[in-house]
Amino acid sequence: LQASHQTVPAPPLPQCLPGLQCPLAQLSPRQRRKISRKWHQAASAAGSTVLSAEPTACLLVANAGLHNGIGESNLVSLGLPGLIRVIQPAGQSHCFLLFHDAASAEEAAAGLQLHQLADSMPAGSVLYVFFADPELAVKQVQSSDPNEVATTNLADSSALPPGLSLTLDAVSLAEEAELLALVDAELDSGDRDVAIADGRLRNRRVVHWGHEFLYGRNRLAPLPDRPLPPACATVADRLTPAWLPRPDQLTANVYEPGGGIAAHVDSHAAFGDSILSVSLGSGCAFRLTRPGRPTICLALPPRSALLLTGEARLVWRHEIPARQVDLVASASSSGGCDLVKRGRRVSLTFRQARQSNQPCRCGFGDVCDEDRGVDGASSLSPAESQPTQQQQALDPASLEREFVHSVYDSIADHFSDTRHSRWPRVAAFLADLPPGCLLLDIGCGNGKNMLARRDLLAIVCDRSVALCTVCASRSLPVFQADALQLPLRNAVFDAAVCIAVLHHLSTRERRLAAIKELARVSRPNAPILIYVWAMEQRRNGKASAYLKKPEESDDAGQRGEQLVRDARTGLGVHRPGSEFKSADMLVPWRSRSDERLRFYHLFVEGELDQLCTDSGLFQLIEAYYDNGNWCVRLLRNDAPVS
Ligand SMILES: O=C(O)CCC(=O)C(=O)O
Ligand SMILES: [Fe+2]
Repeated sequence: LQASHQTVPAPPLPQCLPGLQCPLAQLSPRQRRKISRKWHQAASAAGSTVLSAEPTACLLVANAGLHNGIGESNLVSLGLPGLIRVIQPAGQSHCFLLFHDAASAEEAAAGLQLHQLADSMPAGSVLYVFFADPELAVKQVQSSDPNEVATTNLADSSALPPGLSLTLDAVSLAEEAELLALVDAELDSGDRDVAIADGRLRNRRVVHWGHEFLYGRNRLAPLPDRPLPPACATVADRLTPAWLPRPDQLTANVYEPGGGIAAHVDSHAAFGDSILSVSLGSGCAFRLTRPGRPTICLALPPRSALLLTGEARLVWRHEIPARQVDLVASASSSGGCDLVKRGRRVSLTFRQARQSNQPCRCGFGDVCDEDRGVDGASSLSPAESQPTQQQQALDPASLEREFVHSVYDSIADHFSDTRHSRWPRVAAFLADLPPGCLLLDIGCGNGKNMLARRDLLAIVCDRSVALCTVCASRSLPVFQADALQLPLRNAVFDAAVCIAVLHHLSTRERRLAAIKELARVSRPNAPILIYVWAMEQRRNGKASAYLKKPEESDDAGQRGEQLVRDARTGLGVHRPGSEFKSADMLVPWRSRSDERLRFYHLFVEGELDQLCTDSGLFQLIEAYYDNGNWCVRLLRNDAPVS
């Protein structure tokens, strides 16, 4: 198997660990077991060669990653002498601390090993510290996405969109309080329906003055009785003294914590060439994107004012990622970042209504809606139509990275705890395989399917490193791999299963590519079993187990409401336990403390069989419905994979 380089063997645990006053052998067996488990987890998450048995100037600190909510300032506040850099790989539960020399690292470790960061860590959780290779640690952060770290430092203006500027402390605390009270009074006022609940966007409400912006139609409707409130006009006069015409349209966007706005360019047809957005209450990360240019991620602190003119306004898309916590570059010099929890944010966006005798002539054809007409209303209901003001921001690979891979990596332990029982017909398929058969499980999750038949030569893989770690802890031969690119030779396996995987791929091409990849590594005549989630969760009058799950209590607010859309992707967010209404959805995974959205493509009857048949690589033995899933049993034929 060529996969051997991808397996997850951990380096041997060294006999002495940094910061431990006693040799490892003198710790209690429980402590030794815990340290050993952490060592293996860290080795598999960071790469098995990162850990070092010898002292180095670099520490890997487990349980102190961004994923655990530990920011740079939590670590810097400990006053670690000799610390030069903090490296926090995205979404991981470890970080690296780089020191001047190994002695400083060892000294710092004495304070960190098995200690609890007061207030920042849950009870019972402690830090585990290991030496790491500094060069490999630095490479880790380089391969993660630095754009996700928001910054107010616009010093490197060469990468910034022309026409963008950010003013900090643009309004005083007293003004902020006055403006917030003004917006809240509007939201509370019962006399006029100014607070428009925008059905497409989660946790975002809007109030308009001067002109109402009709979302989905890209049209302004004058509000002659609602000029800009004097307190707002005063702020606008101060911050936009040179605007001509004067800002005559104001939208207050009210975001509950975690809310955002999908990537879009403000309508050229409706609005003039300058936009001013003042942040009140809480800050947020603000992304600017343009194809072929590096993404810019700004931190908009409360009371700051963002001005977008020229290219920054006309061509670059802007977006507020919908999430609870932003990564914000720390003010210190050690290169790390902090986690900043979002609160309720109100933005005041000042714009100019475009005069009909001065149409936009920007010439940026792909983003300008001037010639498309301002009233190009779609016949779809708002929940079904893609808002014209917003455009899809995520390509399929990024969608899967954010809404599948990173979710499984962070929910792995909870997910694994809820996955025990083997589905009877999967178990029956496995029971039929002859002993000694070389079997591949693609997307094995916690490996539950492979535990029953230890007489098979079962090899399991998953895209999620964290789930691979669970399998490794169950002594399953596991490697981390992407179903679209298996690091395996052609025609190796006697049998294969792929359970609940293909529905996480976001285009038909990618689902077909995964099926071809499965065929490529299977030998002719290999039996294959595939399960995917079905759109139809009810069959012959019987509801699936998923539909029968008890309703989650916090859903009450959504009941009877139109489909809720995720602002970032434009995809519908599924109400757990309800029927599926569209093929591509985000489905919440809920734990006591968190909600994560996973992308699903729900298959309709016949779709999976068709996909397999279209590949030309299998003989279809049986297609069936099993408790909310569509399933196929196949035999690999001997056609080569193109
Ligand atoms: O909330 C913000 O700062 C941005 C709002 C926005 O982009 C819009 O209303 O078009
Ligand atoms: Fe906007």
